[in-house]
Amino acid sequence: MTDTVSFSQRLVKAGTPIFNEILKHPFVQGIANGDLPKEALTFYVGQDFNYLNAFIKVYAGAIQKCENRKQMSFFAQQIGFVLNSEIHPHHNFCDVAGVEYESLQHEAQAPFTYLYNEHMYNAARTGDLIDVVAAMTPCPWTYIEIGNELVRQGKNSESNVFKPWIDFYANFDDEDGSVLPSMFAMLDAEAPKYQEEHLARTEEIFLKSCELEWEFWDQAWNQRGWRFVEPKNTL
Ligand SMILES: Cc1ncc(CN)c(N)n1
Repeated sequence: MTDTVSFSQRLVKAGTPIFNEILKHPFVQGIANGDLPKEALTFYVGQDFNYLNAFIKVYAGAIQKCENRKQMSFFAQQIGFVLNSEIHPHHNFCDVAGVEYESLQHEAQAPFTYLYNEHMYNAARTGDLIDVVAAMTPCPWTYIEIGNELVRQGKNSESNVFKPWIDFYANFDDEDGSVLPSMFAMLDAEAPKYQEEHLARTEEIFLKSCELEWEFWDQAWNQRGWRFVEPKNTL
């Protein structure tokens, strides 16, 4: 019997139980219900600013692994998108929290921001293109799914203060040149070049990023910092 499941479908299937936990997380439920503590919102934005800086650098790392201009152009375009457009959901959180965005752009990395960033850097340093893309895909995948699911549930009503955040991620693919289909297509184009042993490692990279997505929400919900170390700000 021929296997008709693509590699990206395999990753999504494997990651879905973690995604379902993300959807249930109190931070994500707080977005759905328009009710989150100011401390959780500001902690999240401070850490996410740092995370997205790392994400831009990992895109640059992915460019080094590209074999053609089409792939390079995709990653270059995505860097522009993170720099210029992904500031909008941060502004939504800052507006609700009543703080200036600029005041949250100098936070030191909390433990799971560090772990997630280093996980992606490691994939970019030691992996092939398929591994870097696998490390990065849970970022758009989980957020787009959250946005779509909350719209399906009618949570983006005018009365929800987080409507701009929900609408942004639900419309993510329309606005940004289809980041997720492009990443899935790249994974599927690269996968046939590898034996199962490598693909199983790639799947683990993807799943670790999914788990770190959950941890990232949880870290902000609990404002979890380092226990003994006082970290300095790093871009
Ligand atoms: C941690 C995290 N993951 C995903 C996204 C959506 N790009 C984000 N802004 N931050």
